[in-house]
Amino acid sequence: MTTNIIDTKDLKNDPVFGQISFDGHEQIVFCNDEDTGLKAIIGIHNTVLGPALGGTRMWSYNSEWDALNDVLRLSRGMTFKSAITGLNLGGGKAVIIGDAKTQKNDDLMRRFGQFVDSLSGKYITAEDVGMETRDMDVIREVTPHVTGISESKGGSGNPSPITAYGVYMGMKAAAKYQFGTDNLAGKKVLVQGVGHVGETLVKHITDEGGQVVINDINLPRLEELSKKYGANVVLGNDIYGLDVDIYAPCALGATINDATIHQLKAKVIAGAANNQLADEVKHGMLLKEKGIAYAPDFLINAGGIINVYAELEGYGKDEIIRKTENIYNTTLDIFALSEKESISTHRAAFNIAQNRIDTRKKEQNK
Ligand SMILES: NC(=O)c1ccc[n+]([C@@H]2O[C@H](COP(=O)([O-])OP(=O)(O)OC[C@H]3O[C@@H](n4cnc5c(N)ncnc54)[C@H](O)[C@@H]3O)[C@@H](O)[C@H]2O)c1
Repeated sequence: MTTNIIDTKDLKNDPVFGQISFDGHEQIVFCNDEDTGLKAIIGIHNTVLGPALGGTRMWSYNSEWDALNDVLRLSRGMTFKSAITGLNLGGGKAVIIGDAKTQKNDDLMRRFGQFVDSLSGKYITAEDVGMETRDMDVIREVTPHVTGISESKGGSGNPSPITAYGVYMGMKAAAKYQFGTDNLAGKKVLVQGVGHVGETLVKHITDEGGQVVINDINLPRLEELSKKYGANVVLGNDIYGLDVDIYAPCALGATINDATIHQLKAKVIAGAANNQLADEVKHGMLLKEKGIAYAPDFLINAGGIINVYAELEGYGKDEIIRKTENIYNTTLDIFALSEKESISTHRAAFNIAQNRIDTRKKEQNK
């Protein structure tokens, strides 16, 4: 195959180390296999606290730039998620470029698993968007460095119900801070994205007597869940100005941005999506100034990583639940710190996580 000669002036400057989201990554691995068509990127952000653990996402990215940027943002997020949760794990993530519905097959998964294996445990993979427990089982055939495998094969299974439980804990803590009670009965909650995590979250809220409004691009799913949980449905993208008490982003990242932030009527934001703030510094502070209690995403969606960490540490369901329930207390601590230091809740959570990493690094360098 011949390749056109690329004029480097047509490329963005410093495409890897110069990316804003690069932010100190230790290692980035580009995986290419012509036989299976695999194109993947593994991002290892930080391994000070332990091996970099984070899921693999399979997605039809518009460009390789988008894929690179996504893996960098996600793997960095994993570093802070594990650090704030008190786990001895670093941050990593992988993306496979392609359509999970039409391009995923077992050979592709095995080849990807071989790339993971070549890192000798520095990166440990798990499930993310576009992947399923079954895919982890296939990867397990070629590498031990995978979590989230089937319960029948000794794994912890689907992490989504635990993730949803952690988000629910974070939401209750944020409600306690904002409304003076953590009881969600009578509260109006907009859940954007009712997939694996969103559905279980809807169940927790409706079981407690909350009124849920659901939004998704999957119309049959909306119809099914509105019947199942008696939830109201809102269609389309124009949802940010809805008159609700709580907004739970459970679909995509960056939904809190310049275009949406001034429309928000919700007084609490607590959801599962990663990287909800398009600009962590600017939008984190704007939410604080607007009096919106934002429960940091990387703190309250840590249930999934707590669940897969059990596979490495060998603890059971009771300990998984205990650690996940602790998200409630940590969220309250974050609100207190944000108030005391006049910083955003995102910054407060980030600072605690960074301190833990810095302290461990100092110990290692002694
Ligand atoms: N599954 C986990 O354990 C876990 C852990 C941590 C974080 N997260 C994050 O939580 C989010 C949800 O995860 P999931 O496992 O439920 O994913 P999922 O793919 O099962 O569900 C996502 C849902 O969002 C919907 N959606 C996509 N684009 C949308 C849009 N523009 N507007 C409204 N709805 C849209 C999809 O149709 C789907 O129903 C993701 O951002 C994921 O990264 C998940």
